[in-house]
Amino acid sequence: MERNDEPLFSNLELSVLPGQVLQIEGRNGSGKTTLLRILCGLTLPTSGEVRWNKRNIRETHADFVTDLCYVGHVPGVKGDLSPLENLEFFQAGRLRRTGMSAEQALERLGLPAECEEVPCRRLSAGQQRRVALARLLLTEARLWILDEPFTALDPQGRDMVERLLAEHLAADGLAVVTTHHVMAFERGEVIKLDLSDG
Ligand SMILES: Nc1ncnc2c1ncn2[C@@H]1O[C@H](COP(=O)(O)OP(=O)(O)OP(=O)(O)O)[C@@H](O)[C@H]1O
Repeated sequence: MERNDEPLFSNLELSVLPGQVLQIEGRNGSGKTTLLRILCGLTLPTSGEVRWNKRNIRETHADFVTDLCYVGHVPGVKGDLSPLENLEFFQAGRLRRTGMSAEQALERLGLPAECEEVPCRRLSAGQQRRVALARLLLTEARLWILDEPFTALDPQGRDMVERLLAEHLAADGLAVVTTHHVMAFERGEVIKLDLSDG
């Protein structure tokens, strides 16, 4: 992959299986976010392809999108909408919904109830991250792609994200996560990729 005519990374070939999390590490600017965006189909690689269930995601886009939940580095919550409205907006998109309500998801993510109806721009960075991550509980998506999900969270928040990941992997979900946080799961395997060396 190239950015601004400079090579970022090359010769990457890897697979992620149910119950596995691919942990991507690397120095700032090494291409972690770029790789996640390629895996989501948001950025085109200079060469190569991404396959989901053995098929190029460009050919199976509609199916792939319902199997994917991406939470980016910038949490992507709409500042003028409340946490509940943000999640309702998300639920209106293309997804297979779980039985969980937006209120239940926010409660599980530890967002104080009094924050549920205020515009997100008035929430702290960690609270906004919790709103963004609450989406994971509203979709049956098997593939979670998470860019720095532990950023801005306090220790309890980080433990909670680890528990969510543990449950997802134990249920045969897959995840790709950029983080330098140490992750270990009883019923899930962590595969590491370091982009620092190109
Ligand atoms: N939209 C873009 N257009 C052109 N170049 C970009 C774009 N996005 C990122 N880059 C460049 O690609 C390189 C990799 O950026 P990327 O955000 O993927 O790195 P990263 O490993 O996620 O960094 P960080 O750890 O700082 O978040 C950087 O040099 C960056 O300037």
